[in-house]
Amino acid sequence: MKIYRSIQAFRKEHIPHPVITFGSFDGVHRGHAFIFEKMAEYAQSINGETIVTTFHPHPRKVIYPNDKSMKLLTPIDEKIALLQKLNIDHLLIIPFSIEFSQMSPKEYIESFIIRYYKPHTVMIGYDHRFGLNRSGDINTLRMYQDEGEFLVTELPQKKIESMKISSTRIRQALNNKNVSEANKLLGYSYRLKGQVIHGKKIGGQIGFKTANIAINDPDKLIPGTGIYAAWVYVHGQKYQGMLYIGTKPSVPSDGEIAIEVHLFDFNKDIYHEEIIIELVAFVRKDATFESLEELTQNIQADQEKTLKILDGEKADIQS
Ligand SMILES: Cc1cc2nc3c(=O)[nH]c(=O)nc-3n(C[C@H](O)[C@H](O)[C@H](O)COP(=O)(O)O)c2cc1C
Ligand SMILES: Nc1ncnc2c1ncn2[C@@H]1O[C@H](COP(=O)(O)OP(=O)(O)OP(=O)(O)O)[C@@H](O)[C@H]1O
Repeated sequence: MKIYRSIQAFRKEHIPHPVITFGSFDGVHRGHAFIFEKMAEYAQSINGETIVTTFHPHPRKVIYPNDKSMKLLTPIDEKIALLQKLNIDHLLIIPFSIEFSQMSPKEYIESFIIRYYKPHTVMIGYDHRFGLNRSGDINTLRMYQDEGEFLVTELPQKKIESMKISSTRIRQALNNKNVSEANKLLGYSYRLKGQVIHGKKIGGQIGFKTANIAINDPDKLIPGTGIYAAWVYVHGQKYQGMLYIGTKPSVPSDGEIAIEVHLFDFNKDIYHEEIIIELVAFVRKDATFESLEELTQNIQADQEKTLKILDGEKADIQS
């Protein structure tokens, strides 16, 4: 997959029979993967190449800069890494701006799509919208087919177990701690990447050391508070773990959301290392306990449940 970070870089390319699509593609979920698969099949049949265009920063971040509640499933680097795996020939990342967002659908089609891509075919999902106030849709594109000498193909909505797949729905599922649903719709396990930082060192006292994680991207969506079964990658090595997300109401704390993970069968110093946590399933809600003993007993119970979940996953993979 060739990556271009501006339209200028992309213009120099001569791409045969471009088959193109556009979108935010936050999460690169199974609905998105379905589109890329159909594009690749079709491009092959006409000796063409696929071009996926996405926008950075995410359009909603640019249009509503004060809305800090809008979080993303995939910051740009994660999005690129996921797209790399999906048989796409060219990825164009358009720097999104207010100016870009002001284009009417007509301008968008004429001075952007036709001018820069000269597409053979535009393939988009059933509900795609573009241009100022999202007022352009597949019918608008169809009106320009003759003028622009391109074809328009509408792709049907892909569902999983009769569930609608959308980035919005996956964000909601994660906010509601429904990791299983989110993972099903994503087609992979939702992950958090971050650096191990120093905590309050209480973990050692209660027999459960935790790696405290700082997530570098402020826009990354952190799932709802609670305890989760997780796989943890340290230096490429995979460990079983239990993840805690919460304000630690049982111990003296600053009230900030902490992200900590206890790794099973692990006793190394990993301060400042980068680790990846793959969420598997929700175990229980965050709770306030009266004593460290009670907290410890509950974490022991979490351990049992978590190991059962993760051992079950291993068995699934082997069978
Ligand atoms: C599996 C697990 C479950 C936890 N559950 C709770 C909880 O219900 N309530 C709470 O206040 N803290 C909970 N914690 C957080 C502990 O309070 C925290 O790990 C401990 O205070 C150590 O913090 P430190 O790493 O800053 O030393 C949990 C931690 C883990 C690993
Ligand atoms: N489940 C799906 N099946 C088929 N196409 C889809 C599906 N979900 C999204 N698309 C299409 O993928 C393209 C990019 O979608 P985009 O990322 O903007 O939307 P989304 O995943 O529905 O996110 P949001 O929930 O934020 O609207 C669009 O053409 C859209 O119609």
